[in-house]
Amino acid sequence: MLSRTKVAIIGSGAVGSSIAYAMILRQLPVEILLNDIDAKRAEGEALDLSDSTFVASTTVRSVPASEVGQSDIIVITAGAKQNPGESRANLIDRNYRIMKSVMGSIQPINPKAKIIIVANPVEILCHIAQKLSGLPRNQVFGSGTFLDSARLRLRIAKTLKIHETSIHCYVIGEHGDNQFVAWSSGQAGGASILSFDEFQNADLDAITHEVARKAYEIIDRKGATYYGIGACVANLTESVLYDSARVFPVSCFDPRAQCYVSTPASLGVNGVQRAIEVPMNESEKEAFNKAVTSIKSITDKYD
Ligand SMILES: NC(=O)C1=CN([C@@H]2O[C@H](COP(=O)(O)OP(=O)(O)OC[C@H]3O[C@@H](n4cnc5c(N)ncnc54)[C@H](O)[C@@H]3O)[C@@H](O)[C@H]2O)C=CC1
Ligand SMILES: CC(=O)C(=O)O
Repeated sequence: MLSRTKVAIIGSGAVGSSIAYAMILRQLPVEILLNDIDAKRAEGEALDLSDSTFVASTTVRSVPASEVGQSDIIVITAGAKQNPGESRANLIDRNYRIMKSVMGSIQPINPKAKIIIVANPVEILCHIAQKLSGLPRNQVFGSGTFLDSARLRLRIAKTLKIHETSIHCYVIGEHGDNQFVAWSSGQAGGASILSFDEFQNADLDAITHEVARKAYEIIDRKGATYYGIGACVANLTESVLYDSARVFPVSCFDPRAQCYVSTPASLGVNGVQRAIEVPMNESEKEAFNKAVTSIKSITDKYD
């Protein structure tokens, strides 16, 4: 049998199992290894997911933590989720403890592994995971503002009646309350988004707020979000798997800011290949600096 790329998912709750399902439906030719501190949960999800693998050449099974470390790609979703109205930043104490325990339980880690952080708060947990894993910074990155940017592109797509894939506009900074939209560089079909009639009198702050609030709205109604992030992480994994160099807004280390921050970057077989400096106007630069200050004020406590 062919040896497949091994993709371990630590945390087989709503987000972990949705990521696995999205990978199967996207027909990624990988072996998914599901892990959870609740081994029975991981076993149940693996059995359930295996009933869908006939659509693909993906395989799935549950594994103990000791089998995770030698995987090619390790996705970490293990962590507490927000209660209604709670911020992502508020999860840090609980999720720091979980991240420390996860990193301890998967040693030794394959020196070529790529670690994708999904648990919140993403930028801070990237910093912690990179330190604890000892892997180079390009090999540890987070799903960042990919989901927020997908929400933004959907909002713009509906307004302009142009498909989301033709819209290039990013939510940047933090996958959290300090996120902002780089409106000044946003384009649809090569034209500035701000040049379209529909955006002449648009309240950009209100749209930015609406996008940032979407997670809260979903959590208020059903307690968690998972389908969107499932699709996002399947895409990130695919770009690493096929060395595609596709650009996604992910949490990656910014040498100028000296911290993990969400910005568009190309992803390939070595993880983050090239981070892109998005042109920003003065107020966007101010918002970026505010996000960096907020991220650093928390990461400093975990050094
Ligand atoms: N980055 C993003 O865009 C998104 C991030 N999230 C985050 O993903 C995380 C997970 O959310 P859900 O799956 O909805 O929660 P969940 O409660 O359904 O699943 C979390 C799972 O982690 C497991 N777990 C806890 N400690 C563990 C450990 N030490 N080792 C292995 N497994 C462990 C739990 O047993 C549970 O099954 C949360 O932090 C949430 O905020 C959720 C949606 C989007
Ligand atoms: C929960 C979360 O981080 C999101 O849906 O954006």
